[in-house]
Amino acid sequence: MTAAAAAANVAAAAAAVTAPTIAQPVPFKLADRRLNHRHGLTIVLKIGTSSICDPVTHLPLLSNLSSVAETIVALKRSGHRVVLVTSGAIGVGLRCLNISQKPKEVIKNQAIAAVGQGKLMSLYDTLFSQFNQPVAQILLTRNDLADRTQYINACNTFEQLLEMDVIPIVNENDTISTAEIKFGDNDTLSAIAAGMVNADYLFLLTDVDCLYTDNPRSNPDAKAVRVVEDIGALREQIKVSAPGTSLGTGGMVTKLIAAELATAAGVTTFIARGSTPGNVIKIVDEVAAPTININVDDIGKSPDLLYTCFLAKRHPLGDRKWWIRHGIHNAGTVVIDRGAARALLQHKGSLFSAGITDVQGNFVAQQGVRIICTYQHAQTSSGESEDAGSEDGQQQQQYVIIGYGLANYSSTEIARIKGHHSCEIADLLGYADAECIVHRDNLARTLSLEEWQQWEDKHPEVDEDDEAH
Ligand SMILES: N[C@@H](CCC(=O)OP(=O)(O)O)C(=O)O
Repeated sequence: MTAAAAAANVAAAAAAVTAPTIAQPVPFKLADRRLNHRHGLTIVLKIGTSSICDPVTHLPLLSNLSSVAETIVALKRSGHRVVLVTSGAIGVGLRCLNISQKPKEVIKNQAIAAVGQGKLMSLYDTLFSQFNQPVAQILLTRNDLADRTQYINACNTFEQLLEMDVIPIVNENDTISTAEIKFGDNDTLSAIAAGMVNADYLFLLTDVDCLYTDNPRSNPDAKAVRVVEDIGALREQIKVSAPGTSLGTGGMVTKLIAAELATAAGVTTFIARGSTPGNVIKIVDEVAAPTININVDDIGKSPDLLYTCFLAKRHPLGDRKWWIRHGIHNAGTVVIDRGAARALLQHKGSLFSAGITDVQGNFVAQQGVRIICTYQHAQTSSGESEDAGSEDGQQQQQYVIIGYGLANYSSTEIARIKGHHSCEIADLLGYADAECIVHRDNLARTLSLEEWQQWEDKHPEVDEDDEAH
């Protein structure tokens, strides 16, 4: 589904619903791997441009940045490990260069970020050095993480820095990031960083207290959402606002995506106000103390302390599958038939060439691909499709995403062997590097078998020959 169609669906759903489903009060236990570490909690804090720079003058919000530093130092003194994901390179760069508005051209923003990033780090270094707290700069692009070895190297560097009591300060490497290799926004980057450090908590600090059922600036009846268990269900029920300032790239849409990503990795995620960073300490106390087992009853106990808590998934994706699903850039799409989709989800096996009907995009072996199943879909009266996505230029052609994986063959090779049995690959290509197109160990499924069955019931197969007559 396109972003515009998604937004339209969310807005339509909001009209019919007054308040979101609040999670059932079931005591929640963090994943075991987190219980075993000998430290306190591992906490990732993401701070957006609106908490760093004045949106008009671009002057740094020094008192706020000082509070962030104080908060992080206090968390560390309580035994927690902290990673800071910060935006602000462009905002600070604009001020240094005396440019009044963020330019539209990517190349100019890359140059401005190159100026601002150094200044931003110097600012953090000055603040943290008041507490004798060493900091480290980590600049990432999606490309850096696409290679498994580099991804693991980056994870190890994070781990080593945390072991050395250093605060890693992370931003996207804007200077070399172009559209294809961008995380896009620092909300997503912070969720990926949280997955990389096996964080317990991710805090997305922003310019509102929490997630609301509607935009609180325009709708006084908007209600605070305190606990979220199912982000998909929540999306159907509330109206999510677009970016709020001229410098930020995020807004609530990207916060929900980040929360989805982080909770899938087992990270409990919070939205809280960035202008009162000290609240992070209160929230950690309210939620985590005296143990790290979250009890939903503890959330929202203090009525004055507003925040939204997204509960981590009870069965998070394993590290490798999570990396395949979220860490790597998808260079292309492999279209499979329903039989292959069913087999992938039922038997949890590998993807073979026989079930492939089409390949889209240009990729080489070992790049990431999206695996989809396409279908004909009757349009609703408004012309919107009900779910999944639609292929460009073909309004009726819809797709459902089955999973993500690393391809064993290039797009050109797959185009030649699609629909053929594995034993024919050597004849067709002159060699056979692998029996399957995506090995089961390199495949992260996005649907369960039950979800697939429900989807099939809703979308019975259309006989295209019958349709044509
Ligand atoms: N990497 C960019 C930040 C991009 C971004 O996501 O900004 P924001 O929506 O304010 O978190 C910068 O440092 O200016």
